[in-house]
Amino acid sequence: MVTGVASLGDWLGLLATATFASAQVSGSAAKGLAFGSVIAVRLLPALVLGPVAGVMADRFDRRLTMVICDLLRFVLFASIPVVALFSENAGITVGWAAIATFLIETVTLLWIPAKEAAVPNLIPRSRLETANQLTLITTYGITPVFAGLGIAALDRIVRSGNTTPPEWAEASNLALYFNSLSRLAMALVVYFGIKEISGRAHDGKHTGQSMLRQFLEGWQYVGKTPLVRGLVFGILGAFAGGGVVIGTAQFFARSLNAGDAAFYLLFGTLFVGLGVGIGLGPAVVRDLSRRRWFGMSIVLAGGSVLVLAGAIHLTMAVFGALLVGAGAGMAFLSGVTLLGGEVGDEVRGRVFAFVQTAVRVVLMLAIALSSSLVGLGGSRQITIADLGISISSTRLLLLAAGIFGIFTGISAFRQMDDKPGVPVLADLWGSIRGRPLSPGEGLVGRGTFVVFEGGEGAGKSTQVNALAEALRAEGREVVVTREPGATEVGQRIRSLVLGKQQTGLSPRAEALLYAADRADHVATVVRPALSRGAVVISDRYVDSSLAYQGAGRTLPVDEVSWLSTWATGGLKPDLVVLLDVPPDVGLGRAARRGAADRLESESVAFHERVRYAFLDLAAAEPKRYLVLDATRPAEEITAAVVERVGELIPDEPPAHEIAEALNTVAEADLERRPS
Ligand SMILES: Nc1ncnc2c1ncn2[C@@H]1O[C@H](COP(=O)(O)OP(=O)(O)O)[C@@H](O)[C@H]1O
Ligand SMILES: Cc1cn([C@H]2C[C@H](O)[C@@H](COP(=O)(O)OP(=O)(O)O)O2)c(=O)[nH]c1=O
Repeated sequence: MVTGVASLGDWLGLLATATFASAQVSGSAAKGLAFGSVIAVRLLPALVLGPVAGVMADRFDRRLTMVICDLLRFVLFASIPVVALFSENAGITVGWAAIATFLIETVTLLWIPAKEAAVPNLIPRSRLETANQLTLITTYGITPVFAGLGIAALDRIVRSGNTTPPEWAEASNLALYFNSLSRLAMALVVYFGIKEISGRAHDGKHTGQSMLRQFLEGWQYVGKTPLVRGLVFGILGAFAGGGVVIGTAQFFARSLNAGDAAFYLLFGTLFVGLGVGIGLGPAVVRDLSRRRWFGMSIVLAGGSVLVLAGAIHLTMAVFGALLVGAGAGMAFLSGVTLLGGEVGDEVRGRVFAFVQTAVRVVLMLAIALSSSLVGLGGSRQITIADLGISISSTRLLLLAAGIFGIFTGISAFRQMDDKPGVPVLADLWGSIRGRPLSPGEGLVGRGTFVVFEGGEGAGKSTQVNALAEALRAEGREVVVTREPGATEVGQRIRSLVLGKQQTGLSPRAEALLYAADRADHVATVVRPALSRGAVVISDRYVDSSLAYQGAGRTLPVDEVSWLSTWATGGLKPDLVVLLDVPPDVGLGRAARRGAADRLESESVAFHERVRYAFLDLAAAEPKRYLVLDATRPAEEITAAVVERVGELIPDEPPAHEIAEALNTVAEADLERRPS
């Protein structure tokens, strides 16, 4: 929350200082130059200090670094409007704004790596994408929107009276005061609230190394690791494109014959898009390879800049800006997450410092250059002979940026593609629809599929047989089956995975063998029976793989799940009966039955993990599960199962009952009809 407020302050500050400067001069070229040069000044320190900052963050107490930096920024931000208030000379005002901006940027550069290095240590790895989503949304998605709205609102309030506002209450001044105070708040919270950041600053490893040495090490790492290189290249490309869009937005709005309001609208939309991309992107593309997603997002952003370049009215431009934002947001999220996951702890601090610095340099350079360029050529129009189409330099610049973006995206994609040979669009489409990539096979007929799951000796075989007996007594067709080993191939697989003589089978090979057994089982036994309308009762199914291979062998559960979905063509049971039993009870029962197989002889901890994995699966989808305490007497369990299955199976009334029912309906219909 505090970072959110503080970054809102940052964006207000950037917008305000730049607008402030361009308001001090008149003329399109001069305005462009002023806007551009303030922003350019902000980036100079990055070139000088950036390399040092990452290394410093590894050496000094991170909490104190952050606090001191924020206190400095508190003073500096406030100084800009205060100086303006007391000086009569516009030159001094603009000059101090530039100097203060320079100093603020310097301090920020020291602050960022300290923060970036501290945060991952407070967050578990597996939540990294989600954590990045949250940080990025507050930093780049929501707060700039509030910043834009904030400036507009402040402006409105200040101008609402008929009198001209006092100088200190100008909108951009108020924004700077706000910014200053948000920094003070940040300093206080970090100092008093997050003490644990301090402790992680030193691991004593680098103290003997020179700073230059440490810096070069980080730089070499980026250059030598293809994935990291591709990522950095792509992120920088995306930001260059974004920078051009921001830098030209003011002039672009004018070329649409729309005023300053349109500028803020476009600017706001861009950031809304950023938020949308970061917030919803992962949910849309689901399991798509993050490496591919990264490249595709950049291409999307680049393509959308082309839409902007060709926009003939504001609606089209707003749409383009939204897509530019979404593409850039998704690229940023996937890029940062990939970096976090692929870069080792050792170098992570410096790599992040490198990326942050480079991003700032590229972004601001693009903004500064494009706004100056467009400012110079802004009023010029190139008219293509006889066609009556006029092209402003803004649009040409956008066109170039778009093409550059697409190029960057494609080349990043090529460099880091982890699925060469898989068609891109089919892959994307398959991921959006949800895996498997091959269409799920439809079911004909309306049989009922009941699965029993549970640990060893839970009583699954006992209950499977009892249920089958009860249903057969009602005259239903029942197929009793099991995994592994229901088919001929399955039998051979079963002896491979469960045979005691089979030692050292790797977890992935084991998972694949169970999946192969399942694929054969579903295709040759389960589906045919279901399409006949039979009740199929299976002793174990997909959940066993999730529990034993996933939780037990600690393979990634979503990957095991995907494997099973692929093997079964997406066939899910109508009901899963989970017989829950403490491992010692179940294993005790199984031991009485005879020699233990490969899995039964696993440790108790293994079986504990399996048990809780089953319970978690059931808790996630309570409607599909019936969880029963398997230490209860077998008859009680059977009764509960039979009752639940009874509710599930469609009553299949004999043919003569159907005929009677139809007659009744027909008669009722006749009676109601007026004669
Ligand atoms: N509810 C129960 N209470 C006590 N013993 C049971 C119960 N259900 C089954 N058993 C016994 O436990 C042993 C293992 O049962 P079984 O149905 O083969 O389990 P699973 O197929 O889950 O390994 C068998 O000897 C069986 O008679
Ligand atoms: C179906 C399946 C079973 N298994 C394991 C669980 C069991 O230990 C074993 C199958 O045993 P099972 O046939 O259920 O024997 P029991 O009657 O002893 O319960 O295979 C997996 O690890 N993954 C799977 O996908």
